[in-house]
Amino acid sequence: MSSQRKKMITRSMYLHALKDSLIKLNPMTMMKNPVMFVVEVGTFVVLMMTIFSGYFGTEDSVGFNFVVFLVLFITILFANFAEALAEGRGKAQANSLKKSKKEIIANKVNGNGIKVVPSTELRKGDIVIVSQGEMIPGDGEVIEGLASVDESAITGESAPVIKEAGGDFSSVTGGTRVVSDRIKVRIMSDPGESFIDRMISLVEGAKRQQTPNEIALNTLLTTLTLIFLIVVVTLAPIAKYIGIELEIPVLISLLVCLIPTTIGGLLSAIGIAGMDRVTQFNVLAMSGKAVEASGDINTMILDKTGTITFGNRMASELVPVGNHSVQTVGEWAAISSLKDDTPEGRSVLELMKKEGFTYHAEVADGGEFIEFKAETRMSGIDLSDGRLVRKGAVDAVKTWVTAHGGEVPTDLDMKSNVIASAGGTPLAVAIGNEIVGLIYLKDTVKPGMRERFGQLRQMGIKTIMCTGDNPLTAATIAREAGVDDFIAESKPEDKIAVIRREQAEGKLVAMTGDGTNDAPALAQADVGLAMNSGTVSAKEAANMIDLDSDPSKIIEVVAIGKQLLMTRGALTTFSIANDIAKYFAIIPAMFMLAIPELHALNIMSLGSPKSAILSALIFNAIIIPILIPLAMKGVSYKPMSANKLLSRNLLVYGLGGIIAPFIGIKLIDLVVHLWI
Ligand SMILES: Nc1ncnc2c1ncn2[C@@H]1O[C@H](COP(=O)(O)OP(=O)(O)OP(=O)(O)O)[C@@H](O)[C@H]1O
Ligand SMILES: [K+]
Ligand SMILES: [Mg+2]
Repeated sequence: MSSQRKKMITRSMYLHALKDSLIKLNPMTMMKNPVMFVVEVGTFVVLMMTIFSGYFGTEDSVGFNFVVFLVLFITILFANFAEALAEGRGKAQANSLKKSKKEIIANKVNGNGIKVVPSTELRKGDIVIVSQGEMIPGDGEVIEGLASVDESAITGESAPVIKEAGGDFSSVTGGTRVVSDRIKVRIMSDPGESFIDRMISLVEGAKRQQTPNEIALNTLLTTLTLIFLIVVVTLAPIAKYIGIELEIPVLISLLVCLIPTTIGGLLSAIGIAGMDRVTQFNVLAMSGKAVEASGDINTMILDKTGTITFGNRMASELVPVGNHSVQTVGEWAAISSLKDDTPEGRSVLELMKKEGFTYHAEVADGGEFIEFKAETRMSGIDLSDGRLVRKGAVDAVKTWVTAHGGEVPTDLDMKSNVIASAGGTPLAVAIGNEIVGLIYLKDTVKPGMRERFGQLRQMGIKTIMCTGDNPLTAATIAREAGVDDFIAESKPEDKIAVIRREQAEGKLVAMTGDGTNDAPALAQADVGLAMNSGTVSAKEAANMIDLDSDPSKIIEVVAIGKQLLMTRGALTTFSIANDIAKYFAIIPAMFMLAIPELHALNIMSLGSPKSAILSALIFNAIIIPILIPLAMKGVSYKPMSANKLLSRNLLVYGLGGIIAPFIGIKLIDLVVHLWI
């Protein structure tokens, strides 16, 4: 975890927030928040009645009205301050990102030569060469070579990461630095659309839109506000009819106390802070909707290699089948891997070197290389003499050999099962229509997986491992890691099919992935978390990117999402419960103001009707800043069932919301009454 991102709120953030809360007073801005807009209109009316008291005939209450105006005005400022403070951290982070986004000099491949150009001139498709010590001039994919890259500018993590051509670790980000070796990079983004650009606009909240949940809640709050507006407006003529004269500032005070100002003032801060918590966790969420969706996830799809296992599947042994020799397996395993740029392919050649195996690389001269594809699950070469060499998933190679008129060696299944039941991946090697042996690809389950999946189960989330690997390997790894279910031999379209199937049952699905073959599924999932180390297409398809490339982090993202939804629910409950309680404080006071004989109504034995009204109004205002820390930090969350959570929250925030105003208003009244 980066320390850079964990910065707390600084003093300058408070000052900025203070300034922003004044700027946000602009009625055009306020209108987006109907509850607080009503308060602003009310504040303006009271101000007018204070200044032009002669015109309104309110000379007698100028002092009281002025105080009402002040409290109302401060209420709006508090709400604006909450939002501005929540936005502050993102803004500060955006500024530091902007600073790191300097002009970079690029070595662009131009025909046979190299042309030095500024990074701003690079376009999608350009090829650049980046050597040790140089900054990578734009987002792209390594197409040649291997280098270690310092990505601290974006991840805050100083340990360099390896980037290499082919496979799932090929994407690089503009603004990061090559610390060793040299790579050829194909640029994948046009100026202004880079990852850092996207990051800036994200943390700045420039693209922040209300989520469907927020819109629904806002509609509810607006409806409540309208209802209370009608109630209060009709109250005046009714009261007048029975001979009670209610002053407009008193009616406005009543209205502001009744409408849900607490949640209205904190709603957007809760949303922004939720997204911010995800960012502090080094996960970039493309939308607030994605964060909320993660709070409601029912099913989680994970791939095996690199997510549940470490993913550096290395060839570790050659196993001959039939009457073939290890030498023959090595020969064809090597030749089929000469141009296989995947980590698996390269590891075959490394094994040859390590074990001192020799092979005839010249056999491959003039041949046509067949790249590894997730669809075929094979790679290899068509030799110039017409012979075909393949290596790949055992079942895929079996089918291929049979289709070419060959037979499957009798000891193949037994030997591949031995590898698979140890959790390894067997690759079959074939020349012509004959299978000569197996390559044993070793991989290990990451530590702590079992506990993490256990936590998910407690949250009520089902985990499904989807892998292109064979059923036996899949079963072994699934058992070791403790996932609920697994699907083996899955092609990219199978991953989508699983997601769609779950979604059709009304479930929300999360998926983590890093490969190009994961991209369609990442796009289909409700929450798609791509690894920053992954391919560009995976990152583009996903709605979240983990800068630390730790797929198991989806668990924390889910917790943050749940916390966001819970915080919003808790504060809404609290706000509405509060308003009900305030009703009992202010209504008796209003009538006592008009008919002093009604002092029996003074159940809270408040000092005077006016001090009662003011105390309720003051309580209504200060509850907003009191709750800002909770809105920003979120209510505490422990994995437990949804029902248990709901009843606990109703008790704490519902009951608490009813009791708090009685105590708060009484205490404030003790002070206010001294002056009034
Ligand atoms: N370079 C390669 N050449 C030939 N076959 C390969 C190569 N790499 C992988 N395979 C085979 O193809 C299968 C699918 O590989 P792939 O990396 O697409 O799996 P996946 O769908 O990403 O699943 P996971 O990452 O969970 O294992 C592997 O299980 C392996 O049998
Ligand atoms: K209120
Ligand atoms: Mg994979």
